[in-house]
Amino acid sequence: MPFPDNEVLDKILRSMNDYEGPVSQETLCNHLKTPPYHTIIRVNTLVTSKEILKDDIEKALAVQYGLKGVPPPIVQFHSKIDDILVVECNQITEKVEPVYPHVMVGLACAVAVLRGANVYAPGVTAIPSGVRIGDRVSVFADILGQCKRGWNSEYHGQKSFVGNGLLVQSRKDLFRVAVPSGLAINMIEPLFDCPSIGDILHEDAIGGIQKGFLQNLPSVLCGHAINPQPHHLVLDLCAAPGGKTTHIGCLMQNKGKVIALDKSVAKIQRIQENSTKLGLTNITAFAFDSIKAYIEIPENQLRGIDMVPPIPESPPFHPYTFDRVLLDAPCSALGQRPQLYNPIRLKEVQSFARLQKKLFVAAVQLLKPGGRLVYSTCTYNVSENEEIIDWALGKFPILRVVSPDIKLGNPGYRVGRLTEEDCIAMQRFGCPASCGSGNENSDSIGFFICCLESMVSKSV
Ligand SMILES: C[S@@+](CC[C@H](N)C(=O)[O-])C[C@H]1O[C@@H](n2cnc3c(N)ncnc32)[C@H](O)[C@@H]1O
Repeated sequence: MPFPDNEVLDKILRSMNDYEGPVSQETLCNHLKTPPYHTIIRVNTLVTSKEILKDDIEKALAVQYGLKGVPPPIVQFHSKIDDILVVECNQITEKVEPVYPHVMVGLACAVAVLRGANVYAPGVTAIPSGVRIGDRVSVFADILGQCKRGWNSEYHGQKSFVGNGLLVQSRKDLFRVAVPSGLAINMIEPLFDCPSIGDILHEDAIGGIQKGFLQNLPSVLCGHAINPQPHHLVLDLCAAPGGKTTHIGCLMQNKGKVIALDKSVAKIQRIQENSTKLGLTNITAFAFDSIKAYIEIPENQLRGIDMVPPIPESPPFHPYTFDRVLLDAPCSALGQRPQLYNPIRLKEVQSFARLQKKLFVAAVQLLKPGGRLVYSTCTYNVSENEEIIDWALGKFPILRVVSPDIKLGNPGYRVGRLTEEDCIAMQRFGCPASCGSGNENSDSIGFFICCLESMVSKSV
């Protein structure tokens, strides 16, 4: 069960059952424990075309699967999104069993393995002594993170099997240094046979610049919903690790300016790394609390201020500065897939709305009149999704919900003052009742997107 707190599960199920159709606890848990059936690759349109990348990926998959003696997964274009490739996840036909010595890996590493990655050295926690390079091992997620690093016999704590692999680094090499690096286990029999695209993109890079980027489908839609233009000034309020920021930078053809903020100093480096990996130079990232990202100006003075604010150097910014604002809010992340264990409690789930509202205020203050704001989360929780939009429409009469050009999700839930039209313009993803396995548009992570515009007027 991914959520040990039953109240969290009940909360998700209650709203799904009310708005999207019957979903049992078992269906939801199984859905969350499995990766989406399709892997999505966003094309780095700055350096390549979808045709060239498709060709590169197909050739590399032919080699990858040729070694396994099975046909490679199919790579396709998407019928509505022009800058992605869709790769099918080959379903496992034979049951993979944990019949080899048990190697423990961290939870994040295990989730990456379920989505097609190999195991890299920093993710390994324990290997029984006596296991040598070239031996087959069964890989387990350390569910509670309680296994001691370097543990040398079988671990008997809570664990979950993710597949079998070949050990390519010795126990000694992995645990003798504080920060080990490189490939540790080649996953030859993963539980779900998702293709190992991350490695292909890395090896296919030219001069260190990758031709593609792995991203969930709804996240790609956020970039398109923002609809940034090359001359725009765009603000991404919660940007790390920069998946959506780099997409925006790319859609702007590496022109204009994207300002990326994130509260976490450690994570800012990830935005910079991802920008460099894609050859983007129009992104500037700052470690900053976005709640304080705007200069507070009293209401009476706000009406008289210059409507063409100076080009910003660094936060905090002048009100009405940005053509586009993305608020990909910190949230309870209940929609993440695959999810093996999430210890979140109901109280914590309920705490996010307060933070989201404070960030929303900053987003509206900083948006130019006539500008566009996209609000998104990766949770099913209605209090962090439609209820936030309902609150925002009440607090800022200048805002209205608008329909994005590409709409693939289900409508939002009808709460508070939201009209049917508002709900149709919103997008919800990942409800198991409407997932239809095999459909790349619906079998995704749980996600919510709402696109808003501020009407042209001086007061916010
Ligand atoms: C959902 S993640 C963003 C993912 C990112 N947009 C992407 O696509 O790669 C939310 C981020 O909000 C950041 N965050 C949380 N509180 C914040 C605050 N007050 N100001 C700025 N960032 C914040 C977190 O550090 C986290 O990186």
